[in-house]
Amino acid sequence: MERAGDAAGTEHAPDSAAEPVIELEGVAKVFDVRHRAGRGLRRERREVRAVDGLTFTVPRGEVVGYIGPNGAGKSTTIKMLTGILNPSAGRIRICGIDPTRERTRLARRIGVVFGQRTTLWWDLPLRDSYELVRRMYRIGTARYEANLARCVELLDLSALLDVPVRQLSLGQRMRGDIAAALLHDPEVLYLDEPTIGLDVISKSRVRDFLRTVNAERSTTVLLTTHDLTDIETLCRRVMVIDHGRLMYDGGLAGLHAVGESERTLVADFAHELAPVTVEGARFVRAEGPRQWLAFPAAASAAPLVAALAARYPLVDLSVREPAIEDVIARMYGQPG
Ligand SMILES: Nc1ncnc2c1ncn2[C@@H]1O[C@H](COP(=O)(O)OP(=O)(O)OP(=O)(O)O)[C@@H](O)[C@H]1O
Repeated sequence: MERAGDAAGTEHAPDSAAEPVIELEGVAKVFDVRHRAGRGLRRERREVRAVDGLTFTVPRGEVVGYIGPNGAGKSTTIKMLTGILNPSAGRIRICGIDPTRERTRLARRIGVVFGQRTTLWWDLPLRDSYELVRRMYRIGTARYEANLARCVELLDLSALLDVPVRQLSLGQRMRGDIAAALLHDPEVLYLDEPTIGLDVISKSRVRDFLRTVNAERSTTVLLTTHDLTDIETLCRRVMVIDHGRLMYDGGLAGLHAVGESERTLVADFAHELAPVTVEGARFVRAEGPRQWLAFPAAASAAPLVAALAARYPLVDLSVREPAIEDVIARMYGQPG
């Protein structure tokens, strides 16, 4: 396995004493795809190696970002970790359980949220969907009520419980889905793009909730996302996968360092100014009183902000994260 992280020195030090909850050894998934060859009726077989020899472990309580370009093999990995797909080769254990052989037993220990699809019943109010989840998992009444109350409180669901799922906005539905995945107290949570398409407020509510759940219950989380802020706010460790292989396993700062990626400071001044100069950042462009400055993503924005505020009539500012695609492209030495 190539470990781009080794080049920069990974900042993530796996806690070898912690019990591994997710274990993969040499896992591969090959799809047999048939497609029409030429103009005739002849069909050719082609192999797609969606996952190609993955080996890693995740200890209990860790929140790991699992990122990569489109078609990298992220969803295929998650499907194998839930037992929906069987690996073509290798060994998987989740909480010591083989997902292929004991999918039903595993279902009690894991929760899954696919951002693009809902697991809720479209025509039923949220409350009734949760009741069905309770029966499916045979959750005891006291535990169910306590978990539901906690989710309702933290995800602000009380006004939504009697609304049919099809009438919920995307952000409301996502909060509803996340609660449904947690009612049975899973030890492991797989989240596939949980913030996709959500507005800023819904995203931050989902992130706060996941942080709280992880802190309170030591839930192990594997998070697939295209939003770097999800990783930044939730994950100490990030794995990059491409063409089904693990390309990086380490901290986000290490990933930024490998790719020399940059964040952008967007500064609004009281009036139009000549390009400002501040140590540690480079001027990118200006538009009226607004200027864009780039600085290394692994560096802190605080000293730059302090220097700008001391020297210029600063009115407002925000920091923009690089796109995950850009960070990964730079990691491979391509321009972002
Ligand atoms: N059922 C299938 N049959 C054939 N090929 C498949 C199947 N599922 C996935 N693939 C292929 O496997 C590769 C990995 O797909 P996968 O959906 O795991 O990627 P991903 O990293 O989740 O991408 P995205 O970010 O776009 O969701 C792709 O080339 C995809 O076309």
